[in-house]
Amino acid sequence: MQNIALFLLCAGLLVGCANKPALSLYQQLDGKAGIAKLVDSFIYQIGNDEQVFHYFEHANITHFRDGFISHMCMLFEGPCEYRGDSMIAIHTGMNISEKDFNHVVDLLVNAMNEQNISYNVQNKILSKMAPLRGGIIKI
Ligand code: HEM
Repeated sequence: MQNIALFLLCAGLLVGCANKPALSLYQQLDGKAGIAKLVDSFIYQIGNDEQVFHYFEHANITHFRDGFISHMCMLFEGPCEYRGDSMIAIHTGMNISEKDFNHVVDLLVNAMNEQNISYNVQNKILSKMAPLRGGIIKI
């Protein structure tokens, strides 16, 4: 009888674990606070970069920060609604080259390293952002 109870307990634990929902990328980043820290590092990287800083020279950084945080939060399945303009609308007229786009991705990687984000999570972030590339460069 005791053995059966033990078996049922173990089976229950196994099923419980198997059904545990995977953490969203938002949760793996410690939610909005973690995203805000990442975006602050990213802004610092851009602010100290000679190659791409000129794009941001006249941007309102507080507005950019808020927009980038809520966009990331939405993209990573967090409880946020991004209310800014579309990626195409924002980046049209900037004529961002492929080289500069790749450079900004490198700056984001620097920021992720600075925030000690694991390579596994970094890869997930980059794969969520990569599909947006077509609506950002050369427009
Ligand atoms: C996947 C890559 C990128 C994403 C997801 C992205 C997303 C965004 C978002 C969410 C905003 C702020 C929207 C708002 O105002 O609410 C923004 C603004 C901006 N982005 Fe990007 N961006 C990307 C790549 C780039 C690159 C490569 C550059 C330049 C080299 C760039 C230049 C800018 C600038 C200058 C602004 C500020 C515009 C302004 O307020 O005047 N972005 N971007």
